[in-house]
Amino acid sequence: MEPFTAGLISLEDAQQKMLAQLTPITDSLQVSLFEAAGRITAQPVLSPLDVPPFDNAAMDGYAVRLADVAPDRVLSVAGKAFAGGPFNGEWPLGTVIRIMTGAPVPAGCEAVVMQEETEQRDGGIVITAPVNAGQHIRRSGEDIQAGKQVLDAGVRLGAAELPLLASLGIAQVSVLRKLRVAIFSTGDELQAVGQPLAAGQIYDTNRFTVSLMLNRLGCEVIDLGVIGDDPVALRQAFSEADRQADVVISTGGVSVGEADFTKAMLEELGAITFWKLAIKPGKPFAFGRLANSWFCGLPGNPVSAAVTFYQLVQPLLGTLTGQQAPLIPARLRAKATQRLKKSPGRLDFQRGIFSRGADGMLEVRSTGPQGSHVFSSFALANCFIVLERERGNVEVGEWVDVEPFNSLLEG
Ligand SMILES: Nc1nc2c(c(=O)[nH]1)N[C@H]1C(S)=C(S)[C@@H](COP(=O)(O)OP(=O)(O)OC[C@H]3O[C@@H](n4cnc5c(N)ncnc54)[C@H](O)[C@@H]3O)O[C@H]1N2
Ligand code: MOO
Repeated sequence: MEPFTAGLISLEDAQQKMLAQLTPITDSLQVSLFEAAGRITAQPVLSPLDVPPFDNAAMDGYAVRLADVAPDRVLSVAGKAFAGGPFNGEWPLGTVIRIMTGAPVPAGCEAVVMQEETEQRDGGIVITAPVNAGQHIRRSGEDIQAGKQVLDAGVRLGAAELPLLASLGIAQVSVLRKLRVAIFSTGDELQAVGQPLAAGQIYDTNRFTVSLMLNRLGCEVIDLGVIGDDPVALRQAFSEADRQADVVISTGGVSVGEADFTKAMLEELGAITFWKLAIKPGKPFAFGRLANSWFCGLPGNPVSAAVTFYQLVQPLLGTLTGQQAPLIPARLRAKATQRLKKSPGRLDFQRGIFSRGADGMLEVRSTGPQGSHVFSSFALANCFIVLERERGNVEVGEWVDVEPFNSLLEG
């Protein structure tokens, strides 16, 4: 008999096959900077200004002409320049201008001398340190020149990007429309949170996980609720979802049981690209195309649904919105401080806790039981421990790959 992992496709092949089919959306709209957090730029953003817009002082001190600088020479102070209050008067030779950080340097100024390198003497000041041409002057356009591209298209706007646009006086930005993602959970056993459980029922965790992650990724979520294990109801849900969304995500019913209809629905109403990956958890993940939308069938086990969303749906949504940031999470090496159980055959995403050890190197330990129904493992973890497909058990002190959680799984 063939091992039950034969014929499973690797995660890398699945990601490649999936991403190669996608074309990013292009519909865009203008939004104010105050509504732009989490949105994705539709076009490159160019600077309308030089930054800084004028030569200005980097220190509190004195604006000087180099010819006036000499040891022990007393220079009188001919005026003051403040940020927002430039010095526009006459600047006689042999004098200095008192200047504050951010103030425009007066015409003719060749250097700014910081206050700490001067002494007050005989009603004027004496410079006590050597002065270099241009010191402590921030030049106009030194950071950004007018017309320069400051952001690419496909950039998610957050706390690193929006203040930059604010500093350039950009009040409106062109962003992509939100992706519309329809979601439903499948299973006769599922009950909505807030309702009492009848015998044999469990709470629907996956719709909560998926909608939370979609919200974090800036998608518009169309929540179609829980659909029972009934082909008629499922066919209707698939069609309704496909009519409304760019991407349809279901959870459950994607394996081989007698109430697992997801794959058959995808084949009936669209076309399947792949099904069954060599990953643990998440093996029965299915991907394909419906009439108008892309379809992802996530496995029902809650850990499997979260892992496949993270590893496959996240890069899919990134590609559909033309994002440039790395879509496949980066990995680091860490030393296992515990034995980790692993059977060869599937790439394993165990949940772990990594930290810096006494020797300064990264180390990692397990969160405990790793079943695909043990969702509490996520709450304890800060990373995936990624164990290669053909690897067996990991012994204490062996090196392993870890993937620190990104903002999808952080609090
Ligand atoms: N004979 C085989 N059986 C199974 C295989 C296999 O290869 N051969 N694969 C196993 C693996 S691996 C997984 S993962 C599961 C996935 O199965 P399904 O996608 O069909 O999911 P269900 O059977 O509907 O449910 C599995 C499990 O998860 C619970 N569940 C489902 N939806 C939710 C939800 N929204 N919230 C919380 N929990 C949910 C469900 O009650 C089941 O306990 O199949 C294995 N079987
Ligand atoms: O792949 Mo399943 O997700 O191992 O439990």
